[in-house]
Amino acid sequence: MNAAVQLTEVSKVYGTGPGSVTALDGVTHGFAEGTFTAVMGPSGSGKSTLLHCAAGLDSPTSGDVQLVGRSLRGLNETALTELRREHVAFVFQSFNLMPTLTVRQNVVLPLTLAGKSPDRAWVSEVIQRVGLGDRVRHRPSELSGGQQQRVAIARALAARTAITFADEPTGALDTATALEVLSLLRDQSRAQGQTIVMVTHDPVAASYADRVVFLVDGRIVSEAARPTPESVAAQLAQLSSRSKVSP
Ligand SMILES: Nc1ncnc2c1ncn2[C@@H]1O[C@H](COP(=O)(O)OP(=O)(O)OP(=O)(O)O)[C@@H](O)[C@H]1O
Repeated sequence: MNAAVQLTEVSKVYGTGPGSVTALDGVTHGFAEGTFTAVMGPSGSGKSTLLHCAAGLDSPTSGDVQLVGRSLRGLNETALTELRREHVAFVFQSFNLMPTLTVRQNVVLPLTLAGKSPDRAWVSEVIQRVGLGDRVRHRPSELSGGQQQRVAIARALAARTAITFADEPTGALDTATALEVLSLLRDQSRAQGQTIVMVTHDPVAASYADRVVFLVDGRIVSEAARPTPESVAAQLAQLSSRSKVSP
């Protein structure tokens, strides 16, 4: 199976000299096309840094990242933006919604920016499925944090890009909505062949993924296929005791 996202010997060091922090330490990993992977690990283990480097939002100090077979090394900001617009969707903790646009306008914005015409029926369906069918004309300031997160998720699903990167996508949601959103992400990968890379602290969220990769101190230390909440929680407890960062 081809990798939709391939990291090769990726390191990221913040700062220089004695106070520098090695957030990623020689990570080599391929996220295969059509798979849903959860990235887990203790606080400070490098999960968000991995996601940002994998998505081309941050550049590694060394090593290479390939998205849909294209190396990001040497791409200028314009080329990177175009590559991301075409192939990548994001669901991040800070929802990055446009405050002046309605729910529906926010959901279709990436498509419009990429010069594509939205599939209206599909857009309506994803807005319904995230539970915002009665909020389409609202603006982000008129929504709760959880509802704003659902707009961000609908936006990622509507775009039907090859890859979605999600950082704690269910962190702000109540349990029922979180499970609905996780099911949507899983369906998206199974039915649409989308590659999903999701950072989460939650073993239940991770159990919706096909695989879990565990980071400790900037390195991938283990992987698990067909995770269950119990197996993930047990593995995390074991890893936390190995981390330099976590108490
Ligand atoms: N911009 C930055 N400048 C300096 N150090 C940073 C920066 N961003 C992250 N770090 C450091 O890099 C390491 C990894 O951070 P990262 O945010 O990737 O961890 P994480 O696993 O996502 O943590 P959490 O679970 O707490 O969100 C941490 O030690 C963090 O303090």
